[in-house]
Amino acid sequence: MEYIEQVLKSVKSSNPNETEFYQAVEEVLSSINQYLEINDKYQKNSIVERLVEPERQVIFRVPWLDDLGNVQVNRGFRIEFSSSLGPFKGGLRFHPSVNQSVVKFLGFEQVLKNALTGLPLGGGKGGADFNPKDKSDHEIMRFCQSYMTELFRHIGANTDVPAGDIGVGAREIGYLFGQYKRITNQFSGVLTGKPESLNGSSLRTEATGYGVAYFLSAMLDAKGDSLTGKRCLVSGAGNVALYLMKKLDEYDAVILSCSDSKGTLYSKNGLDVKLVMHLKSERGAELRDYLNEHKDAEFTPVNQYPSDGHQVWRYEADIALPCATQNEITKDDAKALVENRCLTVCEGANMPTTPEAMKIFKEHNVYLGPSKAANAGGVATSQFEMAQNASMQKWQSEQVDEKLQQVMKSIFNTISVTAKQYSNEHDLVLGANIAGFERVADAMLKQGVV
Ligand SMILES: NC(=O)C1=CN([C@@H]2O[C@H](COP(=O)(O)OP(=O)(O)OC[C@H]3O[C@@H](n4cnc5c(N)ncnc54)[C@H](O)[C@@H]3O)[C@@H](O)[C@H]2O)C=CC1
Ligand SMILES: O=C(O)CCC(=O)C(=O)O
Repeated sequence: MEYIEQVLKSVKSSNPNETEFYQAVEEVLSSINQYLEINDKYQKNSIVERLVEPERQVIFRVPWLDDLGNVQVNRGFRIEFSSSLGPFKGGLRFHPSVNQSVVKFLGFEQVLKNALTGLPLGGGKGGADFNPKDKSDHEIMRFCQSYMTELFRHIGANTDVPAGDIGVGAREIGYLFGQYKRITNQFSGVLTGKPESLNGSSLRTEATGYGVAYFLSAMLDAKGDSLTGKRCLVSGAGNVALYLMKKLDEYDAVILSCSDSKGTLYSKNGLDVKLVMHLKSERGAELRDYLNEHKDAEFTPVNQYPSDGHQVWRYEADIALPCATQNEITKDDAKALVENRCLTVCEGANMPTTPEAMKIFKEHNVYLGPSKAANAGGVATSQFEMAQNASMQKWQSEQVDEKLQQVMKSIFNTISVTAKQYSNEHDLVLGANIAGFERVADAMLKQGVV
């Protein structure tokens, strides 16, 4: 352990106050520690020390004009973490909470996630502390244009290929793409998650949520079980949560909840997923409006959440699916889930479980599908978009869906085989960390000291 402790100490001192980044690194390094002891070539070549240091970090000013003609200024980021396996690849997040630590944790996780897909993808992440909520369409467009006016010089179809994340969907990607094309005179695959009319892939919008459902289905299948009739708690009501709910509904699971920054919607009889999707797609509509049509449901506003945690995790269920944001499952949430015998968790959001909650899950042998494996369907489908763009082809949605299912099954198989080899096949967290690390580390070794 001494070696890993030294590396962690150095990560902490060279990245002061970056708590999320440190959390992500600590979680991975503690779980691959024994593996590193058996395979000393990684230590001899300082692979871990290199892996935790991004290849390049760009931080830039994003000035833009609001609708009243006032100049606004935000901070933009693009952290190009690792290109060992392919071009840097990962989403952009527009949210007021975005800072260097958040982007770095997301970038670090992305490197290992992309490695697990088995596809030729490096890892990176970016974003801005811009709040898209309450902004007009024109303000969003002007912000995206200003953001790309700096970002364009750092990205390219074979260099770095951003996509969406929280607050960035097809609309924003469309504006970013338009500005990139205008500056560079190139209609290329420099971004993924593009609207289909701009050469986006079919099913990229649905892919992350569908992928989580396919992964969860593989997890249950391995235990001789299935999703039919399973009571599921979902958090979030954005891109990942909505398409996950849609697919779970097709699998005949019962979706008890979803949530957003205003509160939690719950129905003990199961939510009408079509209505939730409809409300979320309508401008101005809120989750609370669901109660107008279904009196048996309840809505708990955010300020009535328990002090350490979220209402969404306090209901009885079989499976918990966090799909909102990082560290949304606290220690008290984990205790409540375990007390309610909710012993399967599958992570749609990136790093949604706090270290304290993770410890409780481990102690109670909770079957946990880690985000870097379970939510990899989005980035895998982004790679399918890159392949379609590079070959000037358009794949049918059935073909994309089949490939997505294959990749999710293959990720599950890879990490459960790895988990079995180094611990037990139930420990998917360990399996994902070792399998992801091994693929990146071996590619790094072959490239010399770079
Ligand atoms: N969009 C994608 O393809 C992928 C997204 N993810 C992850 O999934 C999670 C959700 O992302 P998307 O659905 O794309 O974003 P989104 O912007 O479409 O939806 C985010 C949802 O989470 C809620 N939320 C966000 N921050 C919150 C906070 N601090 N407290 C409470 N609720 C909050 C929002 O109200 C919204 O319902 C994030 O962790 C993201 O990194 C992971 C893989 C791919
Ligand atoms: O599609 C992509 O390139 C990135 C998706 C993403 O940001 C993620 O997997 O967290």
